[in-house]
Amino acid sequence: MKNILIIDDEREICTFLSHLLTLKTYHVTTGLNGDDFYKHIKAKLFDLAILDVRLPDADGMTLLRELKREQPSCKTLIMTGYSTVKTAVDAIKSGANDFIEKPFDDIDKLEEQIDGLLENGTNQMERHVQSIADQAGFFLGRSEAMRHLAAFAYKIAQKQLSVLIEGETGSGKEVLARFIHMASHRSKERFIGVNCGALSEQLLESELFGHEKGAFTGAVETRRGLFELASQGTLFLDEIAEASPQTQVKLLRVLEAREYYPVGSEKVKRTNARILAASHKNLQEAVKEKAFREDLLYRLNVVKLTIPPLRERVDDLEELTTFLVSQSERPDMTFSSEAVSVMKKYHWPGNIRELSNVISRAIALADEEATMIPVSLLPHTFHESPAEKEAGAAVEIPQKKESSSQSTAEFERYLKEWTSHVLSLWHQEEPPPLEEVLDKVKELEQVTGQAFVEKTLQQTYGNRREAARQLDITMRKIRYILNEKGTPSSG
Ligand SMILES: Nc1ncnc2c1ncn2[C@@H]1O[C@H](COP(=O)(O)OP(=O)(O)OP(=O)(O)O)[C@@H](O)[C@H]1O
Repeated sequence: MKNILIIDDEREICTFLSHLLTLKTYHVTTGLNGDDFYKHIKAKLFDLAILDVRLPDADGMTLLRELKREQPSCKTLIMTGYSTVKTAVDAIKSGANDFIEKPFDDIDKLEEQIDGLLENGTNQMERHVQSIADQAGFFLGRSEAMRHLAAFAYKIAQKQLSVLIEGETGSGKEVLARFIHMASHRSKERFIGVNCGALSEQLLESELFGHEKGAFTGAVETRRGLFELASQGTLFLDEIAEASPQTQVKLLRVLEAREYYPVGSEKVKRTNARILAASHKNLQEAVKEKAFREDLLYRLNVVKLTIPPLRERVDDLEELTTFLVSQSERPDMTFSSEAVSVMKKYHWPGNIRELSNVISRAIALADEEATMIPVSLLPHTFHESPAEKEAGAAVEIPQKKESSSQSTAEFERYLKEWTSHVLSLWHQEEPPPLEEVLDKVKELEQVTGQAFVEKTLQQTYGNRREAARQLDITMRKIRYILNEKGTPSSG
């Protein structure tokens, strides 16, 4: 018979749970405080402990640690009220198996949860995590940090909580968000991602909240927003730090009250979409810099997942490389051990996206018959001494064989054509309309801007922030130059 320990200072909860679980033939012991807890765990081995996070003489986290030490195989279910959800989430991070919110409004679910914990071994959960990760194309690796992160994300996926994902650029924030969606009860519904940094303020608001016909120039018909389209599913807000102050206010309202107004409408709408947000910026820092609302961070921060950068999990690099190669056009290729050892020493500022680019490049450069990728096919920055790197030697462009020379050739061709066109106007006997000439000059400005932005983006592995820094312009200006709307002056 399975032994269950229940610790809660509310006597009625103990009585209720004791009655419910005894009927299911479990053997139940109850206690009202920390003293009772210590007394019971010294006296008997338990299969499951159901602990309140807040007790008059002890806190749940301390009890959890003590239990893990004294009885490592005992499962733990944390009980929490609305105001202590964050503590319960922290408890899961520290190894509790699950949590349940009080008051219990779904007794069947509670029974299911308890039966599940008692029946399923940890291995079963690990297998489930792995199978969802496989479906999501999410490579977990062996590193303790990633395994722990995935197990935590899996447990949290089942709850109706918003999640904030932090991690460097290219570290897999979107892949993790998809994993959470697929591990949740919403997996059959839609997963919709939107990059808050890639759209102008007006466009982002109308994407998210929808708009009424005539709300602004170009709003020729009423349009549903993503909060409506993802209402039963998951909405992934990437680069949330880029949302304007006005959009942040609207997002806060959605998180607090699940309500919003479409642009130009006075009719409030409700959404049930689960919100997952991501940022490569540390939002705590952004709050200090007054660039992000503290109350919004507070709402998002209930569950925070931080993906470690690739350089901190080099032990996984070889296996991850094999995984990414297996998904490429040449799944039979392998990297030589010398190449792998050079890759392990590299610092991977662009993380897994950069690794994926390096792999594509090496495969494109390799001979058709070759199956082994030698170290010489790695970008030259990989072979530099630390001193050379420090001196800021040029970064190799991790693209397919011809792409950088191709774009240079295209740009040169354009400049020649442009010059010959303008010179032909110059040599005309009749002066041409000046507007025509000036339009050509504007076109030159636009094409040149795009060429420089695209070249820099290749060099930064698609990292727009870094490209903006190198070019000394704003991210918004990059979007403008790339014709992604927005105005060049607005930040
Ligand atoms: N754990 C992983 N397993 C497999 N592929 C991954 C993993 N993490 C990242 N990738 C791959 O790396 C690339 C970048 O991943 P993703 O877009 O999720 O990163 P990100 O952190 O959201 O990037 P950004 O900061 O630019 O938004 C994608 O091609 C993705 O498939």
